[in-house]
Amino acid sequence: MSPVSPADALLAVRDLVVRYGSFVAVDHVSFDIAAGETLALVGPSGCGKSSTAAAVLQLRRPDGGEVWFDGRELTALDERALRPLRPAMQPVFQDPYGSLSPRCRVRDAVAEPLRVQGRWDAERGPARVAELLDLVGLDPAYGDRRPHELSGGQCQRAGIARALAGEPRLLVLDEPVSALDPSLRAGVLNLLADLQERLGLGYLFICHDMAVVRHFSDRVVEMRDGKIVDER
Ligand SMILES: Nc1ncnc2c1ncn2[C@@H]1O[C@H](COP(=O)(O)OP(=O)(O)OP(=O)(O)O)[C@@H](O)[C@H]1O
Repeated sequence: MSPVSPADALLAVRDLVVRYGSFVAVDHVSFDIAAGETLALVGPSGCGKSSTAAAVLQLRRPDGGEVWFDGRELTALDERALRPLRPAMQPVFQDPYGSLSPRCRVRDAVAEPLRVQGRWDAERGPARVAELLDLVGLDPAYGDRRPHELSGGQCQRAGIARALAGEPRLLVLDEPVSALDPSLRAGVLNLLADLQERLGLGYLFICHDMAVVRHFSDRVVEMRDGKIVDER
């Protein structure tokens, strides 16, 4: 059910527009996500799902519409005002190896958001990193490894630990298991479901596998040619 006001939702997207030159990739898209809820965004390749995700995260500033997150309208904020809000809305991308620097050990990759946010505590930081790795089902000993020394599933778990470091309230999951071996997908999806329950996270879940979508989502929004064509 839609909240009365966009300011009451965890995320409320209103009339979102993304253009590349004269091409309209996202055409007046609106939806809400509550805390603890998963909204799946589905549709054929090129229909505007990733552009919507990037505009929600303000990684690409939208060309129109509003993005309300936790009571704030993000498109009205400049980069400086957005910075402290960014840790609360985090992406998890398809390519598990792409979201971690290849030269960086896992523990440094997970610690980095804390350092960038000025929240790194030399005494308690290492224990916090170990706690985050444990939370995603990785033995903290994996902190010593580099991405190429992990399986795809382990690497995706490390990416999720990194996303959790800033204590987010919303994760934007852009095909988070599509690049994984089918045998590893259920483990990562179960982890995401468990984290949602424990932490009350909202998920914007982009996925083309309808069996996964049905199993994993509370609501589904279907896009075509930049527009929402169905909601269920
Ligand atoms: N940087 C860009 N410049 C120009 N056109 C772009 C750019 N990024 C995306 N597009 C176009 O915008 C449309 C929407 O792309 P988008 O990646 O958002 O779709 P998608 O639904 O996520 O597709 P996929 O499932 O293949 O990832 C496509 O036609 C794409 O070619």
